[in-house]
Amino acid sequence: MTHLACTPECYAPDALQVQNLTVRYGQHTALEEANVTFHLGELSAIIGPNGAGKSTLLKAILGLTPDVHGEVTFGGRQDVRRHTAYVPQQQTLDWAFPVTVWDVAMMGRTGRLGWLRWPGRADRERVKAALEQAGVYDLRQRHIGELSGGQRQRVLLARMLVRDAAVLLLDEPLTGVDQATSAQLLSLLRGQAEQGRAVVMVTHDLEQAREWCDHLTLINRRIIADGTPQQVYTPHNIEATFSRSALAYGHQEA
Ligand SMILES: Nc1ncnc2c1ncn2[C@@H]1O[C@H](COP(=O)(O)OP(=O)(O)OP(=O)(O)O)[C@@H](O)[C@H]1O
Repeated sequence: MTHLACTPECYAPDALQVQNLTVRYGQHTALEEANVTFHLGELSAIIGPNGAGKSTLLKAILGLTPDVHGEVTFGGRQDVRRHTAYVPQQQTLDWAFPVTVWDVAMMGRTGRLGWLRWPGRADRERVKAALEQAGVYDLRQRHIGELSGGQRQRVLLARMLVRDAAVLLLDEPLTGVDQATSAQLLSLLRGQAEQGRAVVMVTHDLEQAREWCDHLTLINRRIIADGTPQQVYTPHNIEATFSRSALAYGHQEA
């Protein structure tokens, strides 16, 4: 990653800040000159059509994309990953892997467990609390391959919760879940934001995002619009994001 010159004054304290981020896969530019700030205490949604670069943005924040230019900081520091828990798209994971719901949630503690240290009582209590919060404690002994889509999503959220991270990044956490579950998961995520975390989710559901989120980022290879739902949710911005021409003529508007 290229580090651009940025004075300490231009860093947003206690925020996840993306500056001039460009991501390429070979000849293809998936994301161009993206600038966006995700604040602690806010639930944010990244919205755009298929192939718009939403997952790429999350992966680039985590340093998981190979060809990246720009800068990502949390609280002015570049050790973003240390403060972040990530929930990838459900279908990118191997659900046939022979582990239980409990094991998956405990994996969220792995970073906190020292070398050759077995989970202690505090780890087990944290996992129990997270599974309860996500509504899957009763399923803790089930093999993950036996779970429904909604149950899997809850298990991934539990794994995220046990990390106690300041920044939560979720890639389409509401895909494939019914309306009631979706509302419960959104409520859980809102709670996490209200506890002071920066919660950022990729979603295709613009109406739901408008209703639940403090901050919306419309994206189509570039950031099309970024701000409060009131600022962002305009016919012009929606058209610019979801029309085909936006891919060729992305522009930025507050
Ligand atoms: N590993 C990769 N190698 C090559 N191209 C990729 C790779 N990952 C993504 N892309 C391309 O980059 C662009 C952005 O992909 P990305 O997955 O970020 O989009 P998205 O907005 O998350 O889409 P969706 O809503 O369909 O999940 C797409 O054109 C995609 O084909």
